Amino acid sequence: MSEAMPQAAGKKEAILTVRNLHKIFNSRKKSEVRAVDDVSFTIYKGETFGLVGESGSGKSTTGRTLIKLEDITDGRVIYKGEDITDIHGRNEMLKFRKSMQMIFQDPFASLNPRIPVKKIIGDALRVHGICSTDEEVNRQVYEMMDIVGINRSYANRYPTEFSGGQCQRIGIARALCVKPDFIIADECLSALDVSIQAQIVNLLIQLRQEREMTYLFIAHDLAMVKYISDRIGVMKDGKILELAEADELYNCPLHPYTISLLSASPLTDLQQERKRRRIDYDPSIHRYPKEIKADMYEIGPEHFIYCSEEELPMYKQKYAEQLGKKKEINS
Ligand SMILES: Nc1ncnc2c1ncn2[C@@H]1O[C@H](COP(=O)(O)OP(=O)(O)OP(=O)(O)O)[C@@H](O)[C@H]1O
Repeated sequence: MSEAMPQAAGKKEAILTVRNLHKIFNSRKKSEVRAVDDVSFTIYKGETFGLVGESGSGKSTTGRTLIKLEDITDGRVIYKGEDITDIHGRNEMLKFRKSMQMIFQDPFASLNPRIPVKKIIGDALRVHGICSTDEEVNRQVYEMMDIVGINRSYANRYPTEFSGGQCQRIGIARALCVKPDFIIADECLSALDVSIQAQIVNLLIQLRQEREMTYLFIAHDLAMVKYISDRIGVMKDGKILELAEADELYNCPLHPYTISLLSASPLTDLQQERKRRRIDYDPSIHRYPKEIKADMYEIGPEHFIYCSEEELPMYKQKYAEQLGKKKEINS
């Protein structure tokens, strides 16, 4: 990680700082998989940080290591000023999980089909000591069902009796009922129809505003990530290749991989942009031979790029040119 990263993090209040995170899986088929390979970033309080990238790029593993569903191979994770990398004890974990919750990709698989909705949400309230009496649990369960838009009369139904969108709402209710400060939403829209996706995104935005939460929003759908995110990190092969404010990343993508990813998204203005700039993506460009030193560098305020030392001046120049063009257009 370059020197520039911690300085940028100092401007606003950091809620989560990830430093040189590595996650290696050792599987029998392949010798080892570097699912997360030296990833560093900071998430500020109250923002939505989007993580995008193609399948297998390491987005979910990043999310799962942060919430401690996977062990970290190397690196540090600082959450609300505390180093949580090595916490394991039951009480410590409960306290942590109360503050950080996850919404999962598959709304059906993430809910136990043999437990009715009322108990799914109620159990979360009990485990985290939010309510002490059955009366209070019931009251809060119904309140949560109202918030996520599930009819109270469905409280005794089982997950199998709901649609995908409704199950995702139940998953959101389960995550939110413990009043977390931080939510990791891992591809929580991908199993849903487009119209339902929009409803769930609007619900998440509304809840973030009402409850002052912070989101790590993991997704394939670039249009949706742009809509919800303040800043976005683009992942490929376990690395974040570019990280910038959402508008800047979309209007002024600099890394060839980001450009290729954006041109594949359904955003027509980006397709036009790619055409205009006549950029052809070289898929090998983000890989460097071992002898070349590559790192995350800050090329502009809050705009980071993974590149070699040699390429850094080129990216800085490109950034300045883009910024100049933007100013010209705006003036
Ligand atoms: N438990 C595991 N054991 C071995 N390899 C794993 C495991 N979990 C993930 N991987 C591998 O780690 C890499 C990153 O996977 P990950 O699921 O984090 O990617 P992703 O970007 O979230 O993809 P998707 O969008 O398809 O979920 C992949 O090569 C994957 O096969």
